[in-house]
Amino acid sequence: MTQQGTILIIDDEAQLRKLLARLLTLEGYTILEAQDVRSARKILDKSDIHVILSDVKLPDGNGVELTAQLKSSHPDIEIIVLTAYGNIADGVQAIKNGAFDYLTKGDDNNRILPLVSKAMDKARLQFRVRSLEERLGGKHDFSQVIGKSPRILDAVNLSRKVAATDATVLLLGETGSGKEVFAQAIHRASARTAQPFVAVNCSAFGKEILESELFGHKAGAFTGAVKDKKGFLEEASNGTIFLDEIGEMALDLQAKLLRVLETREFYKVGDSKPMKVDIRIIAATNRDLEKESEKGTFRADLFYRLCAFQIHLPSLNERREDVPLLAQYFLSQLGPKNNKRITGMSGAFRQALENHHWRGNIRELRNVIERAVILSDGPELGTDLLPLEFSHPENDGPAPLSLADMERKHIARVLHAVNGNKTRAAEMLQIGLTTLYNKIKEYNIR
Ligand SMILES: Nc1ncnc2c1ncn2[C@@H]1O[C@H](COP(=O)(O)OP(=O)(O)OP(=O)(O)O)[C@@H](O)[C@H]1O
Repeated sequence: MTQQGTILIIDDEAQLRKLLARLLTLEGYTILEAQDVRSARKILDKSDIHVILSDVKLPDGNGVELTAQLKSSHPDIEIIVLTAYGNIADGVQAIKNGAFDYLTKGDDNNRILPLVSKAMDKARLQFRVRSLEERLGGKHDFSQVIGKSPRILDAVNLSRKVAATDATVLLLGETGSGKEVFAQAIHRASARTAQPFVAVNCSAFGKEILESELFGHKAGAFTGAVKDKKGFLEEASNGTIFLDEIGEMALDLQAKLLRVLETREFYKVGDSKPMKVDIRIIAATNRDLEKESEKGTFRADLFYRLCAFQIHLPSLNERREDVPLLAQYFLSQLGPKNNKRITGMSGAFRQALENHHWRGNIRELRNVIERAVILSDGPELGTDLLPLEFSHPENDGPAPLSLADMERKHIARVLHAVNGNKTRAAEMLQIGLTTLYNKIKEYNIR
């Protein structure tokens, strides 16, 4: 298989096959040829094919029917059907049967090449996703970190290196930039892979609750503590604990966490004996902990412990070249998940994604694609399926807005006004910090 992928051309007209083969070979694809369904099946048994170009009328079958059969036996292969001039009905039926699209014999190269390239992108992503799912049972590892930009590749390289050690890691990046994906990938690439990975969002709990969730408690430690309870640290024993939003942790809890980092020991709430735990710690934040430790809002000693190995995850705005790749990746996942047969995105849709300022990073992109997939009626995603702010970038879109839109925009403005300080934003909004975090997640606000 070459870098570009492998295409099988099924046509009984040798001359047409040769013509297409020559054209596509020049583009760097590997071409295999079959003159009928029987020989095509033989090739499919032996080779990894990404895209098939198939004639409708074949000596021993029909390309439109073959499409339906192949989409159930080889769902990751994308099929383009070659219809006779003027026979749109065949093309339409082929798409209904799961074809990526159809070409009319006689179409020029300007139509053939972009279409084949789109089908190839889609098929290759599907192959990649499938092989990962098979290998990992759906879990994250580095091959599931989509992106080719130098910045993301740097982050992956660093993470791979540190994964082999037991070092504490601090992941830095904006919300939705993939900190949890990286934490999981580091765990999976480490010697602890068969042991638990426990993720804790430190902002999701009030201070007392976080302490007992993290360290566990003894029966009778406080009202309602009827039984001994294991904490997340104990649950993650021999594995990895991922402490997300560590900047939100209260100062006295930070002191207790520092003790874990230094001695691998902690006290359950209400216990006088320390517990030992063998654990790897990965922490993450979207805040500037160095600044906060200078101001005294984050413990400097804990910061120095954590920052020994920092990995900065680029925001999506810093790696715009990855936007189309990620969009295509989500489309190939979310189309089937939502029972939609969507073959691609219009050029304008793609452009709008590339121009957008992504405050919620990859999470926002994923949600934009999912929304578009759910709303779409046709085979291609167009700009009409994009949310309002795409046409009104500065959040000043005219009415009508739903109540949810208003809430989202208001929260985003307040956050902007306080430079992203969530504690202050929650105060201004007069809501709890946890509620604010839930809303930020729900609305993809950064
Ligand atoms: N490189 C990537 N390739 C593919 N999907 C990704 C990648 N990075 C993140 N995602 C997806 O984006 C979403 C957000 O990722 P994740 O939860 O890891 O971000 P985060 O930085 O931990 O966010 P938060 O700070 O809000 O906790 C998830 O759906 C995740 O699967």
